[in-house]
Amino acid sequence: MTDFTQQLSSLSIKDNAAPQQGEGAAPSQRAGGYIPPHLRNNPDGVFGGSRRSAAGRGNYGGGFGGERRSGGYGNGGGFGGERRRGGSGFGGGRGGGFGRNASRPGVGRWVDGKHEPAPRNEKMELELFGTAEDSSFQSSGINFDNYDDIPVEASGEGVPEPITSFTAPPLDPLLVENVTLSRFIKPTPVQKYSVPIVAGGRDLMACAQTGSGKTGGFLFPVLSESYMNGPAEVPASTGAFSSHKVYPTALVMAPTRELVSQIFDEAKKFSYRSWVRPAVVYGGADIGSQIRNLDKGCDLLVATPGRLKDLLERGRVSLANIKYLVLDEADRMLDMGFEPQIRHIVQECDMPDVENRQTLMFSATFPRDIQLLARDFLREYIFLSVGRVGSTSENITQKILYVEDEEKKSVLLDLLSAGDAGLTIIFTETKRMADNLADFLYDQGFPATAIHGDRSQYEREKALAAFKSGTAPILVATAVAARGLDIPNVSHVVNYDLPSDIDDYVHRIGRTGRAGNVGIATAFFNRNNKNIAKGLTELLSESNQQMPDFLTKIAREASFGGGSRGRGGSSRGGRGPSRDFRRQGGGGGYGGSSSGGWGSSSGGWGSSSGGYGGRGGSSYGGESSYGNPSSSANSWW
Ligand SMILES: Nc1ncnc2c1ncn2[C@@H]1O[C@H](COP(=O)(O)OP(=O)(O)OP(=O)(O)O)[C@@H](O)[C@H]1O
Repeated sequence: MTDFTQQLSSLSIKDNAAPQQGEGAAPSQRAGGYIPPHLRNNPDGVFGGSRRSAAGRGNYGGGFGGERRSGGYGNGGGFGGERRRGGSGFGGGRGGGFGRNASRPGVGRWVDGKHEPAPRNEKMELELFGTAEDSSFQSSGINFDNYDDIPVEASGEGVPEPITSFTAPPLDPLLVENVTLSRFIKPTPVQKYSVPIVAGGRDLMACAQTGSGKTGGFLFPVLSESYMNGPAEVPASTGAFSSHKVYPTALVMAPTRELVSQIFDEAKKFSYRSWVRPAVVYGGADIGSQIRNLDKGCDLLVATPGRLKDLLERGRVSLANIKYLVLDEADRMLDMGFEPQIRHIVQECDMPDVENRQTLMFSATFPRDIQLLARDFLREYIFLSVGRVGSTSENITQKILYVEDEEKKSVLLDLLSAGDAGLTIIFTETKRMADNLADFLYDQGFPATAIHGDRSQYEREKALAAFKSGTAPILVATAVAARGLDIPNVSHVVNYDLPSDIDDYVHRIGRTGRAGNVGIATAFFNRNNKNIAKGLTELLSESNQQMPDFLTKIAREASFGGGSRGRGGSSRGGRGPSRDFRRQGGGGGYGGSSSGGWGSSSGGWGSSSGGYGGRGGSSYGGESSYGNPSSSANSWW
């Protein structure tokens, strides 16, 4: 990694002088005179083997052919296999449903008000938890202990003391066993706080750096509490006739199918041997097989909003029993594209109201306007920020290079040639560019594949599988891969095109440097990106990164009216000293002290959607094929 950083700094890229308006890059890079190092001794000018058509890209090297075509990642209802219909009831209401699982490996029961975990199963444990030597399972890195030094701020009334270790009590013993099987030694900061907050019946808005264990932050307390308290009874009016309807206790919503699949996989680990059966639904996949899997049992449902809405309309899912509602990537979930769908699911279906459920929101970024909107879904919540809101981990070394658009390909080849053995994700702004660049890299002999919203589910699965396995160690992606994806061994993220929103940048680079591992993030910056310059300078300085002179200069120009800041700077209140907006005097006159009561957040805000012109009243449209909102705002995914 150090070598690579050194090689990067020796590249002849103009990263320390501020080019003037209209000035190009260094002379050596102009007018096609530039020859990337990996081609310099290559008389053919082509690196690697023969050129192949773009069609070959999707199946590079043949190494990842033959994937199962159906079911999605880890889809298939996990290991819950029993039908749960016909007079089922738990704890007296549905007890039969769980009793039937006695013989299923890894599936426990809730009987007569008691949890009966299933016996251990060696084969399943190997499948779910792998071995310490298996690099396809993320292991914590050398800087994991540094998480303890990150300042944590918890605001709201009656914040409980954090836990310091994974012990039972306060956690359920089965959850602790599963955490131990995952080789987690101690909780990350967000986990330390979320466990007692959820156990105390409180709502939570949690903001913690990418890769710092937010998934466990909601799964651990929700599962642990569920193991101790069991499921709720099915409402009497529907119980007897609901043979094809599932009544999950917990609902987790996330914006993309890759992310819900990943959360589902994690849920399978931590619910191993318990009565809780996780299930996953997302758009773009056969709804029939998802319904059949739901019929096998669903106590914790992980879903993209569009597909969930569809299933609610078909009467296949009832939210009447929801005790826990989790919005992962909550700022994205309440952002322009998703908010109408979320509002419909949470407020207009049969989910218990905010007083009668617990709502948990997690993200690495929480713009102020989204915090305001989120109040409609939360009750006297605790706001938790691990580090500064929207900050990046110091485990990620950020490098900003000044690169004109026409030089980007050459510089990228240099970077890739100098790279280490890890996996690289390259972000582009458009789907077309993602395809174009993957083709280009492939032709240059770099095994690349692409993922974006126009690729079919099958293609996306294969691309991701090829990337994870290292068959295609370069993934060219749009923002669809920016959030939440947890892929071990990603050592380099390249922002070939910078996003216009600094929060998107934070999520993108967060695909590396996870769980205390280190990583590198390189961004190609030029004057077209000046709207993000100020946000970038703030971010670099607060995470102790090198600050290129050109960036400071362009940020200063942009601040003095040089260009639109759009969502890139701190104009939307997402950055700057933003923490819990309630502590900044924001919202309804209870600013100042964190202990000031703010009463119920519901009501009082009127139509919070009013500020987002165009969203209110928009039709929900059909199911988006990609688990994305149907809003055209995100069609570039
Ligand atoms: N207590 C722990 N000990 C060791 N590793 C952990 C612990 N908690 C989580 N991890 C691992 O850290 C990695 C990152 O966790 P996770 O995906 O939950 O991060 P995140 O905060 O949700 O990131 P993002 O903001 O990108 O969604 C995962 O591989 C997870 O298995």
